[in-house]
Amino acid sequence: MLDFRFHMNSSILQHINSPEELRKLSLEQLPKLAQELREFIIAIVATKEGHLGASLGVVELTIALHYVFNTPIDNLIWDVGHQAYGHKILTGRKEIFETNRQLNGISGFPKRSESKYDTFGTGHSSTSISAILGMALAAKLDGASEKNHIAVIGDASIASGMAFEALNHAGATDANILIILNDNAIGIDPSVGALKKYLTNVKKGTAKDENIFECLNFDYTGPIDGHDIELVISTLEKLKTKKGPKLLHLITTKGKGLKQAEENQVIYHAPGKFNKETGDLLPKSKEFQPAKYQDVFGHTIVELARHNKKIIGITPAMPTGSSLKFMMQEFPERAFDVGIAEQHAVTLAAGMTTEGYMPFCTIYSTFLQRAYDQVIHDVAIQNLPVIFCLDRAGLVGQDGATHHGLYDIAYLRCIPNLILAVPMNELELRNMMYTAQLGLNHPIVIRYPRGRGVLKEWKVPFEKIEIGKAKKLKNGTKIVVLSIGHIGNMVTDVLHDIEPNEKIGHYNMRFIKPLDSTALKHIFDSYDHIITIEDGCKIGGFGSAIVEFANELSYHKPITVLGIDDKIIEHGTTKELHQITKIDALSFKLKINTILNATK
Ligand SMILES: Cc1ncc(C[n+]2csc(CCOP(=O)(O)OP(=O)(O)O)c2C)c(N)n1
Ligand SMILES: CC(=O)[C@@H](O)[C@H](O)COP(=O)(O)O
Ligand SMILES: [Mg+2]
Repeated sequence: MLDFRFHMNSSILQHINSPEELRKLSLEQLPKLAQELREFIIAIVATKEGHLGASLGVVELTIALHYVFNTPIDNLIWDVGHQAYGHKILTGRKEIFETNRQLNGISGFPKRSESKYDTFGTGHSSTSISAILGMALAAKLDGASEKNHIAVIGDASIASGMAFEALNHAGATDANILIILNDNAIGIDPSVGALKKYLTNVKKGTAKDENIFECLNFDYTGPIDGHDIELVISTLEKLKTKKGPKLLHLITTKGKGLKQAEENQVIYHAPGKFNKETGDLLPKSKEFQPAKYQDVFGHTIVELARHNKKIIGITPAMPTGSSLKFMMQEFPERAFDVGIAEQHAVTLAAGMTTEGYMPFCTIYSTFLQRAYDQVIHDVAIQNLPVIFCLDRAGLVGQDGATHHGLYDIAYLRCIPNLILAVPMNELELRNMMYTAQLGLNHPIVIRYPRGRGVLKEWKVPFEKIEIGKAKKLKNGTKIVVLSIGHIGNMVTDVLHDIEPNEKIGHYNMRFIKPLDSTALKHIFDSYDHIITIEDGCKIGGFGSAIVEFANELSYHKPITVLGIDDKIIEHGTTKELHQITKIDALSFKLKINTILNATK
């Protein structure tokens, strides 16, 4: 257990505001600096939340990299970037680190606009080798052969297709790059797959054949203990003098230095608030809270799978986050964590449908972006009935710009054959899942947000939902609100409170594709002003679909489209971000009142 007291009198960290200052320290001072850096990260993440285990695991590596290399002249990229807290603290952001992931504060991931030391923005995994190779090849073209180029990538992230594409390219070049494989044998959940087995064998010295990285033409060093700071430094010094593609295999412990984080690496990946003295998680509120959509998904798929033997669950590396873990526990042979491999997950599901299975492929909205071609080429063109459960749709909060699920409606709506369903609450999610596994002739995407629903009871008997059928929630005379998904609950609450509200109708549209054209014709015939609201980008989104519908049928009524404007939305709580993007209750109420006054 760490001694959590800050050693203010003799603190080394308090004097380090840049790598130049770090490089003036003696080797002997570095272990103490490592301990202080850990304590600093723990103290802030305990109250401000964020990713913990990954940064604790690379404290020695972070110090060593900035000690040995001439950052930021030498380029350093952190894959995913969730492990870069130590890097941020040592590169001039110590004083503002408490703003990490907060509105208007620093980002939880490396960000080019934030610091010259953040040479490449990350958030999605497995991009670092391509990016560093790009930089190295560019430097070569510029004749800057003295520059070093380093990418740090985890054992789960290096197994992804994109990382392998880059290794394949890099190995055929003489680019001066150093890939540091930070092997802690876990992703968010335990790492999976044959490569994990291979890396385990390398560590035990029982790998059968040649070294895979050497076969790819990398100069391989390792495995070495990534917490032995002197060893890491001396190894980096040696590698610095070598040219061409190199790979250093480091063995580290995720959560290093905090007992609970080492012992419970999945929870302490991003533990929420905890006691910085003891490391214990803060007790959960005992007040009733609605279920998370993820848990509704996770428990419902198990319930359905008990009766329908054809149901399969697939997740690319997010069994805990998506709650597919429940199915993995009950039906391990029918639930697959395929690792960080979104493209593969989609096409794997497509393959299963050809043999009569019903794969539920659960993917975060932001990560499905990586498998766009597979959705079109392997699923939609062949009209294969994959059931996509699209998690974390909408604004996700503090992970920020790289993780918001804002584009899926726009990028999916244009694909033929695809049904696009958006439940307003837990019950609708459950019933959409039930309906999908009854057998559809098309692929379907069921889109839901990060976080909790609204209901007390949702484990009630299943009911089939008619595909493409909207639901009228409230009659009106002049203005109608067409909502899609969870945001419809906010609309219901606001309309309930507005006085007088007889003029305002409300429909929960439920399907973006196919649209309920019967309901829409009635709506356009009956109301003077149509308002659409969604938690996605306005361009190409649900509102656009309604505008297109009106245009095609030559309805000339005012349509107000509410959603996310054409700009990047950064990090903050989802509440704050809804306010900023004006899809929160107050902004919506103001909008309604303005339109009401104008239509008197
Ligand atoms: C394309 C993509 N898919 C999924 C994720 C979610 N994710 C973030 S970190 C992580 C695990 C990374 O594991 P590893 O590379 O071993 O790094 P570690 O956390 O162990 O340091 C995953 C799956 C992501 N960021 N990007
Ligand atoms: C770094 C990363 O991509 C994940 O750890 C992500 O932050 C998980 O998000 P959720 O907390 O929504 O599962
Ligand atoms: Mg790992």
